[in-house]
Amino acid sequence: MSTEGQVITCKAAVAWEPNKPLVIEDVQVAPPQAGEVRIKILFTALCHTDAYTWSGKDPEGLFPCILGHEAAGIVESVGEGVTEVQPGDHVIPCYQAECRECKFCKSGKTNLCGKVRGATGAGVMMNDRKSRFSINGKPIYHFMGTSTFSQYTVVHDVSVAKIDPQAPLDKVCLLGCGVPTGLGAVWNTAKVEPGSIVAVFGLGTVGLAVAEGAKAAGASRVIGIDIDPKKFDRAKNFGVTEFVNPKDHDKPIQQVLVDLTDGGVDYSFECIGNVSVMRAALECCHKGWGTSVIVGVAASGQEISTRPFQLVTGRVWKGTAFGGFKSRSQVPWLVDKYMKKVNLM
Ligand SMILES: NC(=O)c1ccc[n+]([C@@H]2O[C@H](COP(=O)([O-])OP(=O)(O)OC[C@H]3O[C@@H](n4cnc5c(N)ncnc54)[C@H](O)[C@@H]3O)[C@@H](O)[C@H]2O)c1
Ligand SMILES: CCCCCCO
Ligand SMILES: [Zn+2]
Ligand SMILES: [Zn+2]
Repeated sequence: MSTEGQVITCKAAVAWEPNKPLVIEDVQVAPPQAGEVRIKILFTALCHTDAYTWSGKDPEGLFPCILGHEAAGIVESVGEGVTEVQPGDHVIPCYQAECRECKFCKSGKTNLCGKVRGATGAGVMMNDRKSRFSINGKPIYHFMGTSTFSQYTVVHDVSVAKIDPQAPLDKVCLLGCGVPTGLGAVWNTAKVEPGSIVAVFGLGTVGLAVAEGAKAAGASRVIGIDIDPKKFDRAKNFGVTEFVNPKDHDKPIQQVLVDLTDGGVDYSFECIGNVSVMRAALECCHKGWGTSVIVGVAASGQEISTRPFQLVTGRVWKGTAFGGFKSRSQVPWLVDKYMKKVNLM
């Protein structure tokens, strides 16, 4: 029986308060309004950004909310005016929208999009600035415009990537955040060339994807840095060629890396969210050309610092959101690359 136009009651993991266990609740999910899509979520993963917001350190973290932003599912129904997806389509919700009409989308210089960010940052939908989630009439905030820790969610149509229906949703759900972020940080943001020496700080999902992207880009060395030595074995499978644990050294980690690489690395990637490590990631780069990419999300209010001379002498400090990929256009491309099991470069 169709649920189109009906309120759906389903299970969701609700974050009632920061730092408190998520609670599986029966949640009401209202039908999609104009420009919105209701999705049956089949698989969702956990990214550190979910944990960051759950911790209460994220000022955009509004409670109670439904977290989750790395998922895959099937369109259940669409609101008025939605033309690019229809019920039954296999999709990946994208926290990084792509409207293709705003100043950002038209700039040709960024993958950021401004169309729905004001609403998603406030935990509501753009149409009426209200939530589609409620529990017995009490509104529950959206998160990052995705809220995938729920059996059903409602997202803006500009935040939905239609993908190959043959793609295994339990695998490609990871193309909702961490994997594209790491790959794109290497290919789009840094543009790592063959033969480069690369340092990856933090060997979680994002760092492992950076390592894989660097390997695919032909890096000669991929130095993995993590305080958890158990991370190295798995990291080798993703292209890390050597491992450094800062806890094994008395010297600052940037000095250790400069000594290991005859003056510094060509590219470094901070995949942790620690502003001290961000400084080390910059300062381990080679004078004259070394480029450091900040991927990690630091707690609100935290600031980075270094001596200006680090930049005056040629080092470049930049950052990335979703690896610079345009979501609706390029997530399907990534899924196709995965399906063809071809070299991702
Ligand atoms: N910019 C973006 O678009 C984007 C996208 C996804 C995730 N993120 C952010 O990227 C970061 C990584 O996400 P994740 O899901 O891979 O995290 P994760 O928790 O899975 O991995 C972090 C890794 O860093 C290691 N680590 C922690 N402190 C360290 C230190 N001082 N030195 C060295 N290693 C240390 C941990 O042992 C762990 O292996 C988070 O800050 C997340 O919010 C950003
Ligand atoms: C928009 C940059 C931060 C996104 C973090 C997703 O995990
Ligand atoms: Zn994420
Ligand atoms: Zn846009």
